[in-house]
Amino acid sequence: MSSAPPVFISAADVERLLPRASLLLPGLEAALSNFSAGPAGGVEQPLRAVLRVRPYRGFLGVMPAYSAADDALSTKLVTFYEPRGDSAAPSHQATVLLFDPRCGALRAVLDGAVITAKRTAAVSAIATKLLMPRPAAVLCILGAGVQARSHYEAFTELFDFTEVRLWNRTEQRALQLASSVGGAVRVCGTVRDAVCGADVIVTVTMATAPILFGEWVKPGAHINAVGASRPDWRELDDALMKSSVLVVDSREAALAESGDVILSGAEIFAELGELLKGTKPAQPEKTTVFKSLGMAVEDTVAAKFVYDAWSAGN
Ligand SMILES: NC(=O)C1=CN([C@@H]2O[C@H](COP(=O)(O)OP(=O)(O)OC[C@H]3O[C@@H](n4cnc5c(N)ncnc54)[C@H](OP(=O)(O)O)[C@@H]3O)[C@@H](O)[C@H]2O)C=CC1
Ligand SMILES: O=C([O-])C1=[NH+]CCC1
Repeated sequence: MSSAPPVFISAADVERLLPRASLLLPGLEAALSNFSAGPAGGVEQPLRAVLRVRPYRGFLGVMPAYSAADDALSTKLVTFYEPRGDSAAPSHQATVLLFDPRCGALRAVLDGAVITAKRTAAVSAIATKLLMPRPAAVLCILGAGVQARSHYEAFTELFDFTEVRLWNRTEQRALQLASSVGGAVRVCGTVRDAVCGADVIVTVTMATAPILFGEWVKPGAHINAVGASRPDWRELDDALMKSSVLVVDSREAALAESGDVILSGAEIFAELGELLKGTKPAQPEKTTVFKSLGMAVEDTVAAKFVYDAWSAGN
């Protein structure tokens, strides 16, 4: 156990060492199952602390986790700020600190933006694999920011959609994303047009009021609801929340942080880890919502993956 100084792994290096979100799938599936197994699963993960930076409509989240199966210990520090026209800074910025769990020494400081983008898309893909209707032809993404891109990349790599649709509040940004991804994407002018008949829908916006309404959603569709991570923020309306089979990453977090869950009063059917373990059935024939809030152990798995790849090459 050396006392070497911690390494710094930049965003460019994280991107090089973790080129595809799909590389995280086995580690994340195991971590989600272990999380939902309770103490026997060996995941220690308190509810994240979220501090409000009130004058700037910002938040600082602190996300520690230890995974015994990975023998990995980390904490992510993530800031997220409501959109302000006068700021050029990304809405989400993050850093992951990876420790040696045997002695507590800091081993690495990793840029957390790429990790957050890729691990979130990978977890949505895990939910989609279990919950999407068969066959699933049409993918619809609502939003055109960082998560929209990472979800587009992961989903087009992992699934065989014949059509991809995109809607964004600012249409110009949807057009920019569509023209930069290299595949065929249809940009739609309204959410309603975008989601009509879609088999899989991804909501990745910073909306604070519902943008997706149940009456527009095809019965049997699967929705990955990734935004709205505050108890008073929404992306989905009550009708959609209440008429769907609701799967969450963490029950504790959903009941504390998700406006879509708390304000709709929708009943949580299962954690994603319970579907992975087979202790709850997936039910892909029903309309399903996966409410993702993001878990610290996902960052732990991703940071260890990147650090191990960095160590192997250095
Ligand atoms: N579950 C998880 O694990 C994680 C969830 N997230 C969440 O995912 C969401 C997207 O994050 P990210 O892509 O990094 O953010 P970006 O800032 O890159 O993109 C934000 C997107 O939201 C749109 N938007 C902003 N305000 C509204 C509104 N009021 N109504 C509709 N659309 C709006 C923006 O549209 P426009 O171009 O018009 O501004 C843009 O398309 C956020 O809610 C974030 O907190 C992020 C990380 C992890
Ligand atoms: O898991 C995460 O990093 C976040 N979830 C919502 C905002 C950031």
